[in-house]
Amino acid sequence: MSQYLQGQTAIVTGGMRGIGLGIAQRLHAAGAQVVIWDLAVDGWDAAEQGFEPVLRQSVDVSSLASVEAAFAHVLAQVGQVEILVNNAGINGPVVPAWEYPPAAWDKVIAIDLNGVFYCCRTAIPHMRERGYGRIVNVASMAGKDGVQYISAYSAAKAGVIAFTKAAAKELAQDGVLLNCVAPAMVETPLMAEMTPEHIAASKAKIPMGRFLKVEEIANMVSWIAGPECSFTTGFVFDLSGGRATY
Ligand SMILES: NC(=O)c1ccc[n+]([C@@H]2O[C@H](COP(=O)([O-])OP(=O)(O)OC[C@H]3O[C@@H](n4cnc5c(N)ncnc54)[C@H](O)[C@@H]3O)[C@@H](O)[C@H]2O)c1
Ligand SMILES: CC(C)C1=CC=C(C(=O)O)[C@@H](O)[C@H]1O
Repeated sequence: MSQYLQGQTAIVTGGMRGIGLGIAQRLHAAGAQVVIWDLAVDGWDAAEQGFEPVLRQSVDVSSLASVEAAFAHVLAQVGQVEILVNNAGINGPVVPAWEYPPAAWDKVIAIDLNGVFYCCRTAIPHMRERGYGRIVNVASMAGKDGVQYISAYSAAKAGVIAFTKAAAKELAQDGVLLNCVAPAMVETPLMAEMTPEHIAASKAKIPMGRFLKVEEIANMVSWIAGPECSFTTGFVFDLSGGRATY
């Protein structure tokens, strides 16, 4: 595989499993040294995962202090960061909006939206200083469509999309590009948190008639995170199998 990310450092949040792990593997295959941030980072099996991250750090993206401390450690150990993939996320309860428990709402927003803001807020000054950066935020088709019974998740992902567009404009002349991806459903532990009825309904909305694969997201993210993505910022790259209409 072409080593177009050789010499670059990529932080992937939520990189211990699922989509984040797939993205981390793909960025590594393209030559990047990868830093994994996740709540728990024990039990990494380099033989199984196919590579050894340059760092694995226990980070809670919903805590600004945790993110800032982890980023300072990355700079001290590795020196520079070119790529940030904000992938960590949770679903939360599957309930009607008017019954949504406020504490659960706050937690979903804290991780899925505030977490993206905290990581961007922390990494952007470093990237601006160096005149180069690629930030990829993992949103969801739920953030474009609004999906019933996951209103906090839908709202958080819509917020990620709007935040990406706003910050991208602010950074457009600084060499720091921010984009997001809006995937449809992928078979990961997160999907298993949905009800079988919702999973079936979501699949039925996809004209290609199948779920998205982790490798398909990882391939797209690795291009957006690379130098060939040079004139696109503030964009939402859909991975919807034909579902997206805007
Ligand atoms: N699976 C899907 O169908 C799907 C579709 C569209 C978008 N997404 C998005 O993709 C991303 C990854 O989803 P996934 O399906 O791989 O989920 P997953 O549950 O398999 O993995 C999520 C990872 O994020 C980590 N994480 C959770 N809270 C965290 C926190 N506070 N700080 C740091 N790490 C934290 C988890 O420990 C886990 O390793 C999420 O943002 C999700 O919303 C998923
Ligand atoms: C919660 C998560 C697995 C999820 C819910 C709904 C989706 C959809 O496309 O309707 C998915 O994209 C996914 O983010």
